[in-house]
Amino acid sequence: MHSKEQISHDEYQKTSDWLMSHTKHRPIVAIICGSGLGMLADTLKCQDSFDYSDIPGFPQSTVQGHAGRLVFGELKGKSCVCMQGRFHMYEGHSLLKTTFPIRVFKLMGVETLIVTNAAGSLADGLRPGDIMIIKDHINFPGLVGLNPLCGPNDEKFGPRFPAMSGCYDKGLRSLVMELAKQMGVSSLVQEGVYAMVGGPNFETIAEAKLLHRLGVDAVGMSTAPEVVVATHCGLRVFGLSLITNKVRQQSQILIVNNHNSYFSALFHKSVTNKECSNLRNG
Ligand SMILES: O=P(O)(O)O[C@@H]1C[C@H](O)[C@@H](CO)O1
Ligand code: HPA
Repeated sequence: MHSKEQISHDEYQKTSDWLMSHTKHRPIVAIICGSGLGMLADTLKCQDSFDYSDIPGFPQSTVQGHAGRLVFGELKGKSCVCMQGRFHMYEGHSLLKTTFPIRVFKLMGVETLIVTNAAGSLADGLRPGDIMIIKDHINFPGLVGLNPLCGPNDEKFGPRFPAMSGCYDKGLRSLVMELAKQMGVSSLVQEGVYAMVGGPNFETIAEAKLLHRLGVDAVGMSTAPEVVVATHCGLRVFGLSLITNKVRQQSQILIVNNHNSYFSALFHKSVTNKECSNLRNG
């Protein structure tokens, strides 16, 4: 089960050095854009962008809706780096490759990681179009030993047995909740528990019922390994799930059959428009 793959500190450092020598930006915040959310990177000012295929050591993104580009720039005056497209275990990447950018960001001087994802809801109050602030996660692959921290530990990054009990920063969670109130969108935003499953298939009815009984509010196929590696190396983490669908817990024909149009419909249009109200009701 355990891979013999190792990535040395030097390899992360080489990628970090290459990036730092190709941009003038010195980001303190890194944002991983989940499915359908890559357009956030397009809003950065004074951009420098790099295709993953041009960055030494970087894995390649294979999922529709993940552009495969690293974008540096300014967001509200803060220097940021955005991943337009992440790496998933189900694409066949090892967990070390999946989380490769996180340690590169650490070496670049990043202090805060913002993770976003698309997720299915198991909670009554979370509807498609809503936003869940991740307060905690259940890392199902991690619980059975599929963890990016398996293998020799590099103390330069962090300890052998890192705590994960406070991995989603409480201060940032409160701040975002407060901002949602100020913006008048607090009815769309709530905190919850995200569970990572391996994918790529969606859940069976029995699996959905199990997740619900375990107290999972939203389920997806990413994020947890990135957060584990980020917490291990001391990054402050904030996470958001954008709810794309209700996970069926009773037999019913599953309407999800086109990953791309599904996410585009939800994110590229306003959550209040007709198409999204159809998704909310669907
Ligand atoms: O990168 P994310 O997690 O947003 O990717 C989406 C959500 C699931 O992980 C997967 C299947 O829908 O794609
Ligand atoms: N299950 C797993 N991953 C997902 C889902 C889902 O229902 N929706 C978006 N990503």
